[in-house]
Amino acid sequence: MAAGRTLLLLNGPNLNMLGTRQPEIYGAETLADVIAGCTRTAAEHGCELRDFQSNSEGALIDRIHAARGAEAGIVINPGGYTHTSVALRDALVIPEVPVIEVHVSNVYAREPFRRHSYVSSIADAVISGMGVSGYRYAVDYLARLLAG
Ligand SMILES: O=C1C[C@@](O)(C(=O)O)C[C@@H](O)[C@@H]1O
Repeated sequence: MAAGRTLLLLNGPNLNMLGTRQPEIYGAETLADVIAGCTRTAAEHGCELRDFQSNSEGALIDRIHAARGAEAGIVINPGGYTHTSVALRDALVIPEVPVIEVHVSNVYAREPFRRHSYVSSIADAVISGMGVSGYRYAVDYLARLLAG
């Protein structure tokens, strides 16, 4: 599929533990469930979804670099790196594609350190607190944005 219809779903540290990790905050769906749902949403728009998860900052940055010219937009849940990583933020502007930031929980209703995001100021949109449904809303929004 052409790069213009290919979307990248990125997940940062600890999101491989969705479904197991603090289900009272993050719910019962696994990352595999999330990827399957997002793949279906992308396909409804005639888009292909690629996905990547890593617990390592460098691996995420390398994958973001590889998105340049290869994928048309990025949905990212940066996990804890949201609140710490200037390097991840710097990487996200390199592909020059729309970026949608997703958080499963409402980060504004939790500990104060979660209220600051290094990513939000370069993101086209931010979804926080809609549970794992937020990923599918983000893919839907991104696909519509790219369709113009
Ligand atoms: O790992 C995560 C998950 C999170 O990004 C979310 O999806 O709600 C919120 C972050 O503060 C946290 O470090």
